[in-house]
Amino acid sequence: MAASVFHQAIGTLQSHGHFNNSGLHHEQGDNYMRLISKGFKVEIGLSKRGCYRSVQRNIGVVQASTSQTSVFEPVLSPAKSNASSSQKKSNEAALILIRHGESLWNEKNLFTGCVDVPLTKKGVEEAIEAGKRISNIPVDMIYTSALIRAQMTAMLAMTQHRRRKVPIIIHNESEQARAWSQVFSEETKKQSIPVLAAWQLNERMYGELQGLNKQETADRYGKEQVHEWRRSYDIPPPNGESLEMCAQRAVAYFKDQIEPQLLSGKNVMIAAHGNSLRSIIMYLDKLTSQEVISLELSTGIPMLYIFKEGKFIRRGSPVAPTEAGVYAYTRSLALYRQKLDDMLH
Ligand SMILES: O=C(O)[C@H](O)COP(=O)(O)O
Repeated sequence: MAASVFHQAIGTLQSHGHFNNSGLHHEQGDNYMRLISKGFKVEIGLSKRGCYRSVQRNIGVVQASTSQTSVFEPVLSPAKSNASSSQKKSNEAALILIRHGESLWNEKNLFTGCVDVPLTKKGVEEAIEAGKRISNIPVDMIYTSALIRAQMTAMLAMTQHRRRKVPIIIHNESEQARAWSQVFSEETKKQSIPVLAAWQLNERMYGELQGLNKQETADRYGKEQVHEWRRSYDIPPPNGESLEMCAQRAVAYFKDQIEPQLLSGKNVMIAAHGNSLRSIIMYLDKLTSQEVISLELSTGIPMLYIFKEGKFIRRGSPVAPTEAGVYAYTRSLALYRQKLDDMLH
């Protein structure tokens, strides 16, 4: 597999006229092949995470997928590329969204909303699997809701991250909490990731449906009525929040607190809920109140966005470690992955 992919990548690079065979040599390890020519390195890894490849030259990085090379980054002189890449760095950031893993009330098919229930064993496994999928994507800050199922998901996912930084929940609910949770080592702080829990990211409040069985509720009020309560934009459940009302707090928090972090180049992960995330995705993808009705989020499946020059570009769900796929989503992410590989090998 690696050989064919390897030659395919080379062929594609040659077709871009960005490659010459002079001084070409290659190294082969147990599960990787590396092709090196002047200023160029193509590596195919067959790690246990599946087949990955990174192609790097001192003036650009090729992004490739098992089917074809997708794009060759602008070719700049190293000096400029440093400046532009650092400038690009501040314009580009990764945003990961994860709906919590299955909760005990999801398992019982009960409306949960703002009731604070933990994950099931399956939900724990989903959170860990999600962590494997994002294990090569940089995370500088984590935001969760104030509910334990989202916080458990974030912490469990980060146990799989290859950078091994320590997520630390920030306690600033009182002056004493802030004072008693201080870290007095700059080096230790550098090895940690602040986690901010915000009630504004809580699941939509399901009002008088909370605790009711979804099927029984549909039997009682009718399937259409329950679908309307669950998925419409502006129709609230009895004494609960509509998606629009949920968006007023969740999207406002995202814009006020999270977007400035992305703008400064910080990579962010948000672990939240089916509906609070639907309201945020509606904003990111500019969905209409009609389009959002069909938006469904599975538990524990991470979604990646790239924030670049003030725009959000949806990049799908990072491949699972068992799937043969290529990691490189953008130049920065490919280089980050490369650094992790170099650091950990
Ligand atoms: O709050 C709940 O019950 C779930 O988290 C989401 O429920 P829904 O998919 O019915 O909106």
